[in-house]
Amino acid sequence: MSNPIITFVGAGNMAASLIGGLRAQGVEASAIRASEPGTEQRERLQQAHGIATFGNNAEAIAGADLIVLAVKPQVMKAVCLDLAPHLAPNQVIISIAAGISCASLEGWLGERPLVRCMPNTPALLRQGVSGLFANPRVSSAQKAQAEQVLSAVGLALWLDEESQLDAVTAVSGSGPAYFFLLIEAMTAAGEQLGLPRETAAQLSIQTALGAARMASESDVDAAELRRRVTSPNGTTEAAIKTFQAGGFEALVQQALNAAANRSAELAEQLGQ
Ligand SMILES: NC(=O)C1=CN([C@@H]2O[C@H](COP(=O)(O)OP(=O)(O)OC[C@H]3O[C@@H](n4cnc5c(N)ncnc54)[C@H](OP(=O)(O)O)[C@@H]3O)[C@@H](O)[C@H]2O)C=CC1
Ligand SMILES: O=C(O)[C@@H]1CCC=N1
Repeated sequence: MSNPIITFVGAGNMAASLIGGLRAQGVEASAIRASEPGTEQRERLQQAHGIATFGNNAEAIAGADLIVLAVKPQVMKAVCLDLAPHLAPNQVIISIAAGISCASLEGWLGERPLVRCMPNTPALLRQGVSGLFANPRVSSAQKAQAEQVLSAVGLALWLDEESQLDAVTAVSGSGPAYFFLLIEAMTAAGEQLGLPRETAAQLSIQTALGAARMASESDVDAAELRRRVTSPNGTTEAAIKTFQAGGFEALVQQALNAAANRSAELAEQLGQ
């Protein structure tokens, strides 16, 4: 398959992670463009990745095979209405915005090949994971191109139902922030227990990395790996009992419900 030309419309945090991951994977700078109002951000991207950047969205998408809409949900409607007259029929739109539905995007852009995707920022290190949903206008070759881009920066999983994207957003789109929060909290707790802050941070981060790699590479599930750390009547059991007494699992469920509900709410508020 030939390498598609990809234009990012909006090149903030998430697009910069995807661009960094694609470049690290060996995608040529000439195959990537970014359109972004911020002059400083444009210069940063040019310097870091050697890609062409534009201050004008219509110019940036001319001749692109894939157009990744990476603006905030709040500006998506205005961006789409501006882009619509400049789109060629065979260009595939990939929206990474939380909440914004295919129906809304089709309302603004016209009926066309659309992929909704929920990536996450570890894409920068090619350790991302994305949920993808394609509308029926996306051909199998176009689907393969979209998958080629997202699988270059991590795991790409196709979804059967568009509605599942709210759950993907709650689990993995927002998910890196939950793990960062746990690292922050463990670092603070380690410091409270008498460790230098830097040591507490190193212990917390390396433990997260090691645990994630074990969960990913082991042939047993996370529950069994946890049991293997938890000696009867030992230190881990004391900590886990404390988490459970504080309602840890219920709190995680509530937090993910809040994220998924917010995704549905954004669709409702901004989708018209
Ligand atoms: N951050 C994350 O972890 C993830 C984010 N997403 C989704 O990605 C999208 C972007 O989020 P994120 O990267 O965090 O947000 P950012 O605000 O970091 O990036 C959005 C960028 O779009 C630019 N922009 C604003 N208006 C326009 C316009 N009219 N044309 C072109 N570019 C414009 C902004 O410039 P300026 O700042 O100058 O306004 C900004 O640089 C959102 O829809 C979000 O739901 C999805 C998965 C994970
Ligand atoms: O917080 C947000 O709304 C975006 C979507 C997923 C991660 N960041």
